[in-house]
Amino acid sequence: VFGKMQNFIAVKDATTNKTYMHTPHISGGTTTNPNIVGVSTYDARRMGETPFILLSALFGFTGFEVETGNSFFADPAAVSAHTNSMKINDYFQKIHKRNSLDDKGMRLISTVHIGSKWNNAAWNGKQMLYGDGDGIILGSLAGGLDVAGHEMTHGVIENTTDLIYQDESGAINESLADIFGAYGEMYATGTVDWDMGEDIYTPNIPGDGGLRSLSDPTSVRLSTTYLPSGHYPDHYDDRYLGTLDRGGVHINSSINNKAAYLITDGGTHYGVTVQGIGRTKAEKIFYRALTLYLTPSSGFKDMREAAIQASRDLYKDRNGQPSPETAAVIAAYDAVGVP
Ligand SMILES: CCC(=O)Oc1c(C)cccc1C(=O)O
Ligand SMILES: [Ca+2]
Ligand SMILES: [Zn+2]
Repeated sequence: VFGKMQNFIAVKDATTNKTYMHTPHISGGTTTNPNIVGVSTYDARRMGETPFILLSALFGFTGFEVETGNSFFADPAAVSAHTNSMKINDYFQKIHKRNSLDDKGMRLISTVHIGSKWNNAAWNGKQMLYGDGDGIILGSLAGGLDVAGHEMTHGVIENTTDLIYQDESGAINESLADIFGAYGEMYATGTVDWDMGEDIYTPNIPGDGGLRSLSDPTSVRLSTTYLPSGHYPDHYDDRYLGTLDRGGVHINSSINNKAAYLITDGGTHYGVTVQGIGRTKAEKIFYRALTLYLTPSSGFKDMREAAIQASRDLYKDRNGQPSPETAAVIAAYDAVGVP
């Protein structure tokens, strides 16, 4: 053990003789059989994202060894990535009884300082990756708890329905990553927050929201990454039908995000009123829909049907009438124009 801060330890892995930041995190499970999920964080030392992703895919490369002594622990990006992955893991363990991203207790691996001014975070099929941001549009992305939730949900999706990352199924993939990123953050912080990435978005401009808004998608301009102009859509009739962004996966996700917001908090949208049912019910409906009813090619209509079926399973109809929970799901998808 090279150093100890809070419950972080840097360990020398006897087999690989590598040192990295590792925590045997006890989370969920039962008193007699706690789930111990390994959490490990590495430093890419600004290696480019392309070579990193290639080396990761070819050789399982995870980054460079952690600095021994205290310098590593002083690295806010590393500490944030590490603690955020534990918090989101706790959310899936406690709320959804899921033992890590694969439900088999897989190690949670993060690598920070990927690339140079990289305004991205990603799930590369094996682990979470975080850029440092350019300091203007984005700050260090590891600083966003909802960002970690988003990336880790990509891991959950890949280990469950594995929604095809293109067009409508890709938008549902992206939306569920935002939805569970938001739910996970709200669970961990205990505060209501429907913005994505607000903690890392435009670090020099306080209070200007995040990359996306689930409560009011159209309040956020589409960044130049996707379209030169316009706002995120909040109705199916306004969906993006072009080829940018793999068919708008980060654009049309906002339509389903709005539905999730309405189901949770309620509201009137394009004249349709939804009675919210709260996060603790809404998150169960979406998790059941994801793990039981969606398929890799599921689009918006399938998402609507999956959420209604999941709700019917959890909150039974009464004398032929939908429960308030199912009524909220139906009204929310009507409100965003998903038939
Ligand atoms: C909220 C997390 C997020 O959106 O991460 C991405 C960023 C910042 C850029 C490009 C792709 C992603 C992603 O994970 O989809
Ligand atoms: Ca947030
Ligand atoms: Zn994503």
